[in-house]
Amino acid sequence: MGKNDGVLTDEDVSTYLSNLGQSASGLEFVYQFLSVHDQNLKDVSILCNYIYLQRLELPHNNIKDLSCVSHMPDLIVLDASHNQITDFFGFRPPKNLKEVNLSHNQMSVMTNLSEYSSLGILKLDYNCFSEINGLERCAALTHLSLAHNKISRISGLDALPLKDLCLRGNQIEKIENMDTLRALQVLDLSLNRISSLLGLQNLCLLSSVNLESNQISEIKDSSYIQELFLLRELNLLRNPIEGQPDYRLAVIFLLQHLTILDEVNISAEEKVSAINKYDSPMEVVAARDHMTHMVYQLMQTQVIYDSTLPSLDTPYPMLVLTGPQACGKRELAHKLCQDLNQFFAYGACHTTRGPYFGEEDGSDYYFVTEADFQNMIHMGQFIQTMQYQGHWYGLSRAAIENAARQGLACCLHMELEGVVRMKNTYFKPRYVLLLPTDKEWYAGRLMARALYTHPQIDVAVNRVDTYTRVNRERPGFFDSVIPCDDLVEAYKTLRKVLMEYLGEEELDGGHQINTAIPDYISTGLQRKYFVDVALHAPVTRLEADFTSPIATETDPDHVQPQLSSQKTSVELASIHRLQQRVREALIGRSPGAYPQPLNRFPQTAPSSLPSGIQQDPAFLIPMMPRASHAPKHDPSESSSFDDSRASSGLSIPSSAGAFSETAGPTGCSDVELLNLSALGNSLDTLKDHVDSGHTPDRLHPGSERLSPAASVRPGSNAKPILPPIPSGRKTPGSSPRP
Ligand SMILES: Nc1ncnc2c1ncn2[C@@H]1O[C@H](COP(=O)(O)OP(=O)(O)OP(=O)(O)O)[C@@H](O)[C@H]1O
Repeated sequence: MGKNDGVLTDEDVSTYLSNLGQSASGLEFVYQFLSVHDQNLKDVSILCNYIYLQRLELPHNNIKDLSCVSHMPDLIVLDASHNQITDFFGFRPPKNLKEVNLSHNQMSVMTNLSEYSSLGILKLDYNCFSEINGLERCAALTHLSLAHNKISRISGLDALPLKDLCLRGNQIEKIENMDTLRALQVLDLSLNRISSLLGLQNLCLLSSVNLESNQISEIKDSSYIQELFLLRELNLLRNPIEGQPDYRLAVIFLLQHLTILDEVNISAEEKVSAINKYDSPMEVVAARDHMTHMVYQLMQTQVIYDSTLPSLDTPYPMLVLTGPQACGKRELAHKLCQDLNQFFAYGACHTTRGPYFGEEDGSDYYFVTEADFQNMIHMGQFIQTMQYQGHWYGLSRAAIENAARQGLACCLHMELEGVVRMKNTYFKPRYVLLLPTDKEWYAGRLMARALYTHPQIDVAVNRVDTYTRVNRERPGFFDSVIPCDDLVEAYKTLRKVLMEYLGEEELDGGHQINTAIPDYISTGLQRKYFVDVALHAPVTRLEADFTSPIATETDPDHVQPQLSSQKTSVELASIHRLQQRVREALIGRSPGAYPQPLNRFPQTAPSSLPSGIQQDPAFLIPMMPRASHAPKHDPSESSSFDDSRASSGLSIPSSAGAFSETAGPTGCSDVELLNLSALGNSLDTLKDHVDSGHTPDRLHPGSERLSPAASVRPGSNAKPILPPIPSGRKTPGSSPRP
């Protein structure tokens, strides 16, 4: 044994040989492995005779010379770590040498390894290398470790098929010359002097990066590795970046595919918090906004407002026009409030932006300073607020009260985020989306205003897609969608939609309002059903393509099979409810069996509601309910009413619109109407009763028509009169500043 003199002898070798097997040529049986650890060996020249060795392990000795390896052509694995070798690869290359560990030696210069074509794993940690070279032709090298050397620059690795590279504990200041390492998956650059992640951006297969104990200080540096979608593990421990506020959440947000950061698993809660903090979904921001205003409101003296719910099922009526900036919603809101001033008053929001040329305080907005705006928040004066393009916008309760006090519905315009916030409140407005379908036209319109910068225009134009997406993905979010490329057409459509919401019929070119209620009983439900189907059936298609014309007629042949199809339990329940209502009406118990549903206005279907609930008429709340003694419709006009509804295919009901309009003049959902139609003879019998005037609700044609001024106050079925506005739309000065 060479314990004393450090010389390896045949006797020692015979002790440490193992793995008897076939030689590489397959002609002999030989011992393939030799492993001699910790024996203070200095001289292993005896191994020149062991030419069949395939694996040689001589770690933790004092070996300086490894030339014996030149005689082992079949050697595959060599471990000579923890020795005193100074000569880099001082042996002739065994042609199948795949794995070499020469760590913890005293080598300082790397020489050309191009003849080691099979070399796959090379470990050279704890040596004295100051430069990487000689590896250019190592076409099989997948793992290279040069930890704890004196390397100050990454070089000499071009196009190597490396998957795992360790350069830990060197003097590297910059990540460079790595662009061609396209196969790299694991990179250890810890304990260096690196100050930026720049240089990693092209290493698409990276899954783990260790940069512990470097000089990285900027969170924004994470953006360099943001596109590395396979990156799961990142270690930035002991970098100055750790001191940045919310460092961990910020990095988790920027690198959302990470699963381990700084050796700690990233929890789902952390991911959600990060997203909520840095890119809050609209709902989260809306919830926060709502919470803020609720809390501040509750801190004030509680009073009853005109806009407080008149009753549980009759919310104060409001109309919200939404759409991207400058799509025309403000103009349309003003026009509407002038045109239908017996119904609507414009609700001016507060804003911190300065007035544009011609804008008057109180007319379009109340222009306030940032400090005043914040003060209003703290005084609990806002229903909702939002920041848009650096300015605050807020809807004050007083703005709504202004309209409510006059007995008018409040007409507002706001961005999508504002709508999400409104949906958290107990107000139940109708939401009409005004959507530019031609982006070029829309961009031109923005530019023509000469008010916006190019980035602002880009933001606004891009938001068209957001609106379209929300309308497509969240059925029921908007009650109606109206293309607004042509504002004149858009207004006509909007007016029609509103007439439907109001349950009003337009006469005389849309300038008079006929408040008479059509009598669907005498005109026949079947026909109404077809019209309803025509209006609502294409909803799914419309959501995808809102520019397409809507069919206003539905082929009865197509509908009929649906009528006779098997009923579900929901449909049966619906039939039962309808029968019940009709019976009650006939015996005079329920005055609302006909007029009540007629006056029902579809409720904005909150997207969170299950569709079953949305469809159930029991959940539909009127926007502008009438008094139970509201006028009845002249039967002779029913067909024009139907036609008007049918032609309102110009407007594009969103899914909620579908539901809402589905709850048509009879207050029935499509399902109910369908079922009702399917009732066949029994229904006809009931209808005959009604036609013959047996219902207590039936009034004589002509005797019921009211003037607009005599229509019902919106939001209340207790107050029958909607007070007229003497001088048209209110001027800014005429109402107190909220
Ligand atoms: N309280 C609010 N909540 C949410 N959005 C609001 C609110 N008030 C106004 N907005 C919206 O903020 C956006 C910016 O309004 P602003 O009036 O400054 O822009 P504009 O260029 O005049 O566009 P527009 O003609 O659409 O009003 C508009 O889309 C407007 O509808």
